[in-house]
Amino acid sequence: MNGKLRLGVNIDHVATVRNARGSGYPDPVRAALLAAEAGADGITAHLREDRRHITDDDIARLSAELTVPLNLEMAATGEMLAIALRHRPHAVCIVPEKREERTTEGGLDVAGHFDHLAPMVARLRENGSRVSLFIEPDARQIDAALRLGAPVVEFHTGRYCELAETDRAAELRRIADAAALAAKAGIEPHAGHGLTFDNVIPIAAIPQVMELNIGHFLIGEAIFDGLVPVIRRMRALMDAAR
Ligand SMILES: CC(=O)[C@@H](O)[C@H](O)COP(=O)(O)O
Ligand SMILES: NCC(=O)COP(=O)(O)O
Repeated sequence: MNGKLRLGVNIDHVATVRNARGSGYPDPVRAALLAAEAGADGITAHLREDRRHITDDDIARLSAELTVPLNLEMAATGEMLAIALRHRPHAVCIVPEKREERTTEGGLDVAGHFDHLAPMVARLRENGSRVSLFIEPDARQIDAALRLGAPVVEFHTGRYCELAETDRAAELRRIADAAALAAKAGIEPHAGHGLTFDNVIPIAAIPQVMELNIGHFLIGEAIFDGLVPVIRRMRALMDAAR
């Protein structure tokens, strides 16, 4: 597995700011179009069950207006499956979701929910979306993803990002080993959650990782420096790591 490391920009938290006031701005679709101009290879949006940030209308507009691939993150529910089947995004990343969580706390237990996920993955694939499973860097979960026929897994980097720089080596090794294992099995490894300018380089340097999805930090930094320069800087750090 080789090639340029892609950057997927997650625009969820543009919608968080919009929704704080119930206003029409800032518009996440405008942010997505600007992100693409700045060099994002794709756009990621998480339609949460509680619609706390991205809404159904945002997904409809992103589907209609984007010129780069859309990666729709969603929980494994019947409601979300119907939405994904209707819009047929380039990619669907199935993520675990708890109503009360502040953010996605861990990876999807693919092994534990195999029978629930199997028909969902099959229908999404038949419908033409590339299915990704957002998992912990764990051999048992990779094996389950392989048995499900998922072409992509995205490793949750939250644990790595929360550790102090001096304590990250073991978690980084776990992610690197998992990426190598997935790639060897023919699954394309992606990574994301909590990535920033300060912690992205070691993850971007893992040779098998093909895509990083980054959102919360980029949108926050954009308040100070603007979305385009911030995306360009992230892109440059990722490129420097390879
Ligand atoms: C699955 C994932 O990592 C992203 O969707 C990220 O969590 C942004 O959404 P939240 O901040 O709502 O969790
Ligand atoms: N799947 C991870 C993602 O889309 C972005 O996560 P974050 O950078 O907002 O933590």
